[in-house]
Amino acid sequence: AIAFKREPLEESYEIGDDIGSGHFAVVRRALHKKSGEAFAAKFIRKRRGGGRKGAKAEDIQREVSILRLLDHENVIRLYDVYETGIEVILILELVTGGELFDYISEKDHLGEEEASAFIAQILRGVKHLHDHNIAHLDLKPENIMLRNRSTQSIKLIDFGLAQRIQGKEDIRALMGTAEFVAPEVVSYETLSLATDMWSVGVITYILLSGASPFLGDNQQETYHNITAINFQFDEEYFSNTSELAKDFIEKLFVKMPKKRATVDDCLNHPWIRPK
Ligand SMILES: Cc1ccc2c(c1)c1c3c(c(C)cc1n2CCCN)C(=O)NC3=O
Repeated sequence: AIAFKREPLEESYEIGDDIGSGHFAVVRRALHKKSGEAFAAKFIRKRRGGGRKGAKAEDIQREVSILRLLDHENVIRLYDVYETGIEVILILELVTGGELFDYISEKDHLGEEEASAFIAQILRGVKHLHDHNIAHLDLKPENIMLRNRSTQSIKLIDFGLAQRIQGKEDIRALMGTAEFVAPEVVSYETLSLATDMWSVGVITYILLSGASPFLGDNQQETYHNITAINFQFDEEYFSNTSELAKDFIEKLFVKMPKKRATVDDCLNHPWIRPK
């Protein structure tokens, strides 16, 4: 196991206001006293005794070891890790541009140029993960943050569900968020790097239309739409979307994970290739 700093966090950082929360975690702004630099501090509650609240030590170790492995401009950086009796605190790179989710909501949907530029950034981040045999398994607009408002540079965050895909062990049933998960998640089959690629398809569809391709009136209906690959390019939203963009999405909404486009296929797709 990796040892985490036991000295009091408050000696080195001034903890600021809450900026968000995830499963068993709260994220707060943190100011490094010596350098004056701002960070994001993710406080993860440790599971105590036989309780159910809090994250298991092995899950926290996994998230830390995965983050320590990664080093890419489109992936959030981990700088330090502290530990107290009740929680583990990750000192992470702070991104101030907000969630891609909010950016889309404000604009309803994006033009193809802008959508393609965002997807290219997301693909470069995902390629870094996949080149290290890491699957994020929870890719969705809330976990894609803008570095800052001006550029379209993004950072993938929240590796709480990420897994090393080493082939032998069978990873199943890590439930991400219903409308973004691939058929193999819904039907409890082996997850892989291809599971992330399905989610990239969902994100692309949403960026271009503002609509969610498989979302039903309830979770059951959403799951059925996913396993039945029941989606269409509504003329209402896609009337002036290029065939190339639709082809890009169709190559990701493929049921068989092995037949789905890989991150390299996507980076070489004409809709993405540098114009
Ligand atoms: C300015 C701002 C606002 C909200 C933030 C963040 C930053 C943020 C950050 C991170 C995480 C895991 C969650 C975060 N959240 C929570 C919402 C993310 N879905 C992170 O790792 N760095 C951040 O800046």
